[in-house]
Amino acid sequence: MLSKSYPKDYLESVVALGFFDGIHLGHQAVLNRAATIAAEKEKPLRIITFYPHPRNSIGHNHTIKYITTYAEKYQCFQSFYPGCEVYFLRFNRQLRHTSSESFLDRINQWFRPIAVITGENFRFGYRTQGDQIFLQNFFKKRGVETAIIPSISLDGDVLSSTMVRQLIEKGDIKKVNKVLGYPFSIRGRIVKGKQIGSQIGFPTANLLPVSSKIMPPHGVYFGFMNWKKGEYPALIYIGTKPTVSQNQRRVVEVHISHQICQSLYQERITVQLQHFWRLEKHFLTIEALKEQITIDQAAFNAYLQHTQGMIN
Ligand SMILES: Cc1cc2nc3c(=O)[nH]c(=O)nc-3n(C[C@H](O)[C@H](O)[C@H](O)COP(=O)(O)O)c2cc1C
Ligand SMILES: Nc1ncnc2c1ncn2[C@@H]1O[C@H](COP(=O)(O)OP(=O)(O)OP(=O)(O)O)[C@@H](O)[C@H]1O
Repeated sequence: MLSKSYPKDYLESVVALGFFDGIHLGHQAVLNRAATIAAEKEKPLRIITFYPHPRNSIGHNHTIKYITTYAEKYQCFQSFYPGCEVYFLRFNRQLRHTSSESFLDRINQWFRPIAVITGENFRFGYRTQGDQIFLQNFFKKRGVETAIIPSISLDGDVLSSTMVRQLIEKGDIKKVNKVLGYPFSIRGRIVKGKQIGSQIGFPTANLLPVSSKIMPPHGVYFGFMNWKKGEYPALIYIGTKPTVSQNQRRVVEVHISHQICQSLYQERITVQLQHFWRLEKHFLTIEALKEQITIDQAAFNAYLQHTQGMIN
């Protein structure tokens, strides 16, 4: 169930709180604990998150790009915790100016938690003054259980959405996927390209990512494409196609060695990035571009053989 506000029923629930952009391994530690308690107590799991990101709301002049768009985040919650309820609280001026006490009061009244789960670094309320001690005291007085999950780290650094964004911008896909615990993905609908791909022997399915989504550096990646229930090895290009286009619009292009490529127009697909291969180049001729893509394809085939060899 997806809701923008609060439940209309008065059922007791188990509540997990946070923004959860990317749903990295630290977030999953919080959510796993919440899901376990919900199952034990036979109560619904309610994930409470916000929109937009608090740092993208009024009064802030920089924009944070999302690792997971709202739709992707919702899908991810549902695939990890089927049947969970997801609430997007609007982070507006009013919420920004809500004191820590009033914020928790609302959570308590609206969601009727019997248990509240957050990470130890979760902060809330006006000027983020509310911390774990405050949260634990507040709920203890009301007979509500709390579970505060210690921060998960990797190589001495605490995992965070900020860390994942920095890694994506650097193109360190391997580490991004390690921190997420699943491959960084882009979801979208296939649009028509210029049909040059078919002429040079590399037809592609083209997807226009939303501008609020964070993207790795323009270039070529190895990975997979998911469509319906199928998963297909995919040679992926992200960029503005400087060789053939003056347009600055960024596209994600997927080349798969399979007939279905032609029948994907208007379909919704997910592209999973596994490995960064090379940066985008501006070629002087389409022939030079074709030669390079042929090399990319050979490298991708070798990569697939190598990774399959490691699995078998
Ligand atoms: C593996 C691969 C690598 C690519 N690398 C580049 C590149 O470095 N520079 C570039 O301008 N376009 C690159 N492209 C994009 C092509 O220009 C594009 O696929 C081609 O023009 C077909 O576009 P269309 O689908 O609109 O017909 C690449 C495409 C693929 C599939
Ligand atoms: N490394 C971590 N280990 C355990 N819990 C975490 C970790 N990071 C975040 N959490 C918890 O997960 C929930 C969602 O985290 P939230 O999205 O608010 O923070 P974040 O991942 O640190 O992002 P940002 O970098 O934008 O601050 C919160 O309850 C938070 O305390």
